[in-house]
Amino acid sequence: MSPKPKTQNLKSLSIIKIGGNIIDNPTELSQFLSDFSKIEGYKILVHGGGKSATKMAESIGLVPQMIDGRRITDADMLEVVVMIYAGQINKNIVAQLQANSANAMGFSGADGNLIQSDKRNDATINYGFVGDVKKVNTNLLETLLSNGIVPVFCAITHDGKGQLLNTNADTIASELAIALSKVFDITLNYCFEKPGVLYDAEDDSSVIENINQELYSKLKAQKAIHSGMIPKLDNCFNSLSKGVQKIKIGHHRMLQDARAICTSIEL
Ligand SMILES: Nc1ncnc2c1ncn2[C@@H]1O[C@H](COP(=O)(O)OP(=O)(O)O)[C@@H](O)[C@H]1O
Ligand SMILES: CC(=O)N[C@@H](CCC(=O)OP(=O)(O)O)C(=O)O
Repeated sequence: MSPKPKTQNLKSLSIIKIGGNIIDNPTELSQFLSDFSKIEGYKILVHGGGKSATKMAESIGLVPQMIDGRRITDADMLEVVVMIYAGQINKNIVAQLQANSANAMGFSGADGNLIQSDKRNDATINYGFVGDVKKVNTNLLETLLSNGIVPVFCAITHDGKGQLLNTNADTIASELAIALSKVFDITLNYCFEKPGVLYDAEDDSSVIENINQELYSKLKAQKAIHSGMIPKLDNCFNSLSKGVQKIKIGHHRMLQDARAICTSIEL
């Protein structure tokens, strides 16, 4: 299904997602947050932190397990990810954005009922306390944005019945983009440590400038695209099919340099 052409003049909103490798590198994170702060107009930041959660879990004797880029989250792992994502990483990022003059406010999906999800019910794999997004509170987000707030989301959602759930941060960015595309003209950027989606994950000079579903399926079957890049691209194609029109994956230098090489996603 191709996205509906936009007929109204919608306000622009940038949704930017950063992952664990940037978060774990203080110099890169600081440079990213400085670039992010300079984006004009409405903006939302979504952060992961999977790398830090894995380190913390291992340090207390848990054995992290990922399937296709998604974490199996039992009760002990849920405690770790809530502490790391909604606590340490989220508050550190909010403080640094404040220092960059962006009036950031940190949220999990439970805060203001901003993102509700359903516990994943998979017939073959028990993911544990992992949530699939069901509903985004777009009214509250519009109010926050129009009052100059920069929302900063971590990868924790809730089920509306008191249960926190772990939700892949790429999925959070994509679901926010889909929900808000009814009221904003969305640019969705996934920033990570590499310059884009690569033909060879070990060769930074092999950036794919445009990727569609056909090329994605081919490279996934060849295992040239694997691990965390799988949910990232699945989320991109899902967003495109549901009305989000501009999606890029690349290094955060693309935020301030329109000529920086990166990957554009097409249906
Ligand atoms: N073809 C590919 N091009 C680029 N990265 C790839 C590719 N295939 C797998 N990857 C891996 O995907 C990772 C990005 O996914 P992930 O770790 O989930 O990102 P994030 O840093 O946003 O959390 C990269 O660090 C890289 O190791
Ligand atoms: C269910 C699930 O997989 N949740 C992710 C959430 C964090 C995340 O997505 O972090 P990155 O963006 O740094 O990979 C996890 O716990 O790893």
